Amino acid sequence: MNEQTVAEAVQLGKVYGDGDAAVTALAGVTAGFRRGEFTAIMGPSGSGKSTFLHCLAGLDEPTSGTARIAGTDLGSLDDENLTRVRREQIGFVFQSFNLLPTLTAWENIVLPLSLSGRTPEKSWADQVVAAVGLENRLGHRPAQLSGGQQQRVACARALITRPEIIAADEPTGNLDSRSGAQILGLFQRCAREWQQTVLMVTHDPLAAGYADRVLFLADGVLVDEMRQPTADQVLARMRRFEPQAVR
Ligand SMILES: Nc1ncnc2c1ncn2[C@@H]1O[C@H](COP(=O)(O)OP(=O)(O)OP(=O)(O)O)[C@@H](O)[C@H]1O
Repeated sequence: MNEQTVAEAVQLGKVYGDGDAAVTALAGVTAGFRRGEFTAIMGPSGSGKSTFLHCLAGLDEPTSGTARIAGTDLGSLDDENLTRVRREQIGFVFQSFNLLPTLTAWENIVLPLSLSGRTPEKSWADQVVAAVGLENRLGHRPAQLSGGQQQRVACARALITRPEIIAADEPTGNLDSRSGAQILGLFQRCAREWQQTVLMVTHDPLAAGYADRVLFLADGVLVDEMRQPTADQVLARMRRFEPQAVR
């Protein structure tokens, strides 16, 4: 692993279930992710994208191979240390926002810190809130916010601990294109300005066009990679996988 590699998968494999019911979701994926790099993970439905992200980021346990975060083999950690790596080194963003409905936007944002008894560092918290454009919404509860605003709260919550890695699973899947573009622009800023490593699962070639690099999975294996992608190039590549599904 070179010193710029922040996350690394080596022959990462995952089989769900056993016997006749066994499903091979990942069949040995090897890939490294550098500091400050924004990578989109694409592929047809069921190709293993979410499984890959979840195994690499310690949300799911691989059945073979190795996931390393900042040089640490996640398989060598007990539950407590794995939780610490997830909480301190990775910021998660999901398609469904996952905000706590009884807390205000601000309380949701600082929750990862409150859970470990810490208080936000003011200058960083101010930067994060400004970056997501929520200065005037901090006292609102999720039900009082639009979907795009809720996802920006979720992004701020992911950023508040200043993690080295942002792991996002279909972050724009429930958003209109304008709200989606705000999230994708924020991820570019995370990578370029704050040197975070952004890993994003997406179905959307337009979203992948914001990334520095795209990995293509099919049937649980890495089948292609593209650097400095454009949405059109990604779309053309996806059409080769699923000509009917991508228009
Ligand atoms: N908990 C589970 N139990 C059994 N099989 C699972 C489980 N999670 C995923 N799978 C299977 O593993 C394969 C890969 O799933 P995964 O969700 O990683 O794919 P994906 O590329 O993210 O799909 P999508 O784009 O539809 O979200 C699929 O065949 C899926 O049905």
